[in-house]
Amino acid sequence: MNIKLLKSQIKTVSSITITGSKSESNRLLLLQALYPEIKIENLSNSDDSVVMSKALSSNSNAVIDIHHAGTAMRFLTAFFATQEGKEVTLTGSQRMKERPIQILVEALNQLGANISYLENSGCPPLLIKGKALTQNKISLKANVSSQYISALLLIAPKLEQGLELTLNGEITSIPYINMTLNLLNQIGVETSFKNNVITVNPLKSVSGDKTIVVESDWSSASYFYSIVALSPIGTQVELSSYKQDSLQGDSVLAELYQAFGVKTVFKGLSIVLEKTSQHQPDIAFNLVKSPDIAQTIAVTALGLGVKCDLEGLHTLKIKETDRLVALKNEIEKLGGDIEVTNETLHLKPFDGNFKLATIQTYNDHRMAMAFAPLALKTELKIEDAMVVSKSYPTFWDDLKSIGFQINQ
Ligand SMILES: O=C(O)C1=C[C@@H](OP(=O)(O)O)[C@@H](O)[C@H](O)C1
Ligand SMILES: C=C(OP(=O)(O)O)C(=O)O
Repeated sequence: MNIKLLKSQIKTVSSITITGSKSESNRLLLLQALYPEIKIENLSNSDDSVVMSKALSSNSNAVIDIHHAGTAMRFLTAFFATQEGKEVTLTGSQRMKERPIQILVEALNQLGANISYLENSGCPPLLIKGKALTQNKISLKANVSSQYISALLLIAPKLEQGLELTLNGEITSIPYINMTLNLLNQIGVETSFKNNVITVNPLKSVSGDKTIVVESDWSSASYFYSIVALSPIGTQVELSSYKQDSLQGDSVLAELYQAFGVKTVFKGLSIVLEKTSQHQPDIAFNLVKSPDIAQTIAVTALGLGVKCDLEGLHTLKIKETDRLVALKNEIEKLGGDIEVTNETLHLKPFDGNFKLATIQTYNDHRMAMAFAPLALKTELKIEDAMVVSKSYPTFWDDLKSIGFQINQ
């Protein structure tokens, strides 16, 4: 379904409630499958969490299709590797079959798992024959995807002797590893993380009432930071439910968007975003800890005509699409001047003369959502708009509720 966004202006004051963090939810769904005593509140309503939940209750010999859900693919590979006597095929979209998983498969097989590739070596689909793992020490590269590490950590407390993980090289997306460790600690698992070595102690069962409330998704909040940044001074959007001691690395938005003139006030379980000043003329960020907001930031900079240099983007090539190439293609379509490498992005100041364009979304929810705020500057069409449901099914309804004019 393609949509047209007419040039819009949002209400001066509005509020939105955003669904639970997809990252926290998919971790907690796996932990709940291992420890049924866990209760979860404010679970994400994203496609990725729906497929995760369904997959966890699959029977033996099932063919499980997790579509585009990367954390589901990685986390479930580790989960089913340890389900003794259960054999499953884990598959996904055509793009998922191009997203590398070799580092995780090799680590699990070295621990004693039985996982094989059914099509291309190094990528899904996988044949997983569940068994008791016999080893408890492993080392793996940490600069490709933190999801491989989180997958191993999530199953670790159920291993006889727990797990000792040595991380080799630079650690990428580290807040997601810390999120995993924090959630393990919340259910009673003892862990340590020192000098690139992580240890996880065994935990047979979770005692007492362990209800965990999922914080709303900060990556989804980024689009409203962009909207406020592109709106007149005095515009306010209130989002819930968020907290200052967030587990999500994308909570860095509160700091980064000050450069775009957006102030964040924490008010109870809400955050109030307000456009309080003009933006800086020149933005330079390292996003190695928060890769999912790179598209949002680049497009905000385009909309404000700001020079923008981003680094730490080496993981973007293997996500839902090659996000660096996709950003270059679509920003150039609008008239922007952008250069990208395998790990950086450089946007020149834009004069604001937008070309009329249909934004292609490459099966990537974040392409659709990152470009939508530009409707505050120019009319634009978005192709395959419902791709947003991967993480934020109500995105277009929420934009309409604050004043965007959208034609289906
Ligand atoms: O662990 C997680 O929940 C995630 C980790 C990140 O992936 P990488 O570690 O591959 O950067 C991020 O891009 C993804 O949206 C969610
Ligand atoms: C990369 C993302 O998700 P995943 O890796 O889980 O597909 C994302 O949500 O931006």
